[in-house]
Amino acid sequence: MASCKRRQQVGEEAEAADDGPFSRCAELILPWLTPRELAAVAMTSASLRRASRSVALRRASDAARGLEPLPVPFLNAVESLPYAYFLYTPSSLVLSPPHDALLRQPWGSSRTPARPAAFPGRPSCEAVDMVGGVVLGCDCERCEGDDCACWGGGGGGGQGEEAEVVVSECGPGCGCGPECGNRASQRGVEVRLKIVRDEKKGWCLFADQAIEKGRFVCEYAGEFLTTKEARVRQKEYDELALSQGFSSALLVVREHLPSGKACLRINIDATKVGNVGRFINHSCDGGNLSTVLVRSTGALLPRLCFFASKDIREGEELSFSYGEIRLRSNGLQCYCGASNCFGILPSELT
Ligand SMILES: C[S@@+](CC[C@H](N)C(=O)[O-])C[C@H]1O[C@@H](n2cnc3c(N)ncnc32)[C@H](O)[C@@H]1O
Repeated sequence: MASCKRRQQVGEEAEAADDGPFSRCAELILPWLTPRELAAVAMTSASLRRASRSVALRRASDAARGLEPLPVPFLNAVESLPYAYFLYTPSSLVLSPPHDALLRQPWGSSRTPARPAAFPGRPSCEAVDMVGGVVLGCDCERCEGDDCACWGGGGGGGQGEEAEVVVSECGPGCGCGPECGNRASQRGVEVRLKIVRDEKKGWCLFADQAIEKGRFVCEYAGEFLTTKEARVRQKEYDELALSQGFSSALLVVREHLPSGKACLRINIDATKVGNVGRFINHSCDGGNLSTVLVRSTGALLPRLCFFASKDIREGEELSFSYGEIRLRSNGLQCYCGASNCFGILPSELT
């Protein structure tokens, strides 16, 4: 008995001695692994089990992995799943061709990530910015004071009673800088949010502070898809939803002409690559967020942004309407809890 204990002690001491270079290597590699790979590695030794658990805890502490001004933690009191796995992008991007297997991003490293400054530069925007062509930007060198033409120029949707559907903001084609007041949606997630697990709806995005009506909450970021690709993926996701309860996040947005006829269809898939917006659930009563298409000067594609459509209390779930309910025999059940709940989630017939 005593010798058995001693052997165990010696083993633990040897592992501890190994912890220097060994744990430094683990620290470099583990954040790049998927949850499945992490679990497999954790089976191999006590040290790696400890290291893997630390990575998982750090992942659960910030879904945005340091790419937003504030961390967005996961909270799960209903089951043991600590976090949802996806690649994070603060703004939508075009990934072509999409080589899923090659896409990796470190997440859960012990090194404190360099949080973006108040204006984080939004690196992924560059992927969709149009260089050249006609640029209708402001000519301001600095946007300060009331004289500046950019101030109050339509940024920040949801102001007033009539929610705007499309707004313009200054962008890469403008002469102004980050301090411009007409870039309300370009500073990342500046309100405290948390992602909470619900038995029926899966992950849900909650306000972790009061948010006043009209304030920018977050973008709906993901991969811009062609309609052809969106149709293929939607079919695949629908099948997975039925067979495995898979939760997808492919949103189709239409930008309408004043005549009401659709003029531009935008497909954003946040299922594999997305941001915190991918955790916002549907509510049949329209929820507390309005969706606004923000066009930034010099950018080819608009961004889909969420603004508070009413005053939101701390601890309230954030939601919006996914769109028109279209009856489908295999439509997913809706658990929004609104008094006018239709019972079935709206789905895009692509
Ligand atoms: C954009 S994701 C929202 C986040 C999602 N709950 C998750 O766990 O990742 C859309 C998916 O969430 C679920 N969902 C959204 N709103 C729901 C609702 N009102 N009732 C039930 N499920 C909902 C559906 O599975 C839907 O396909």
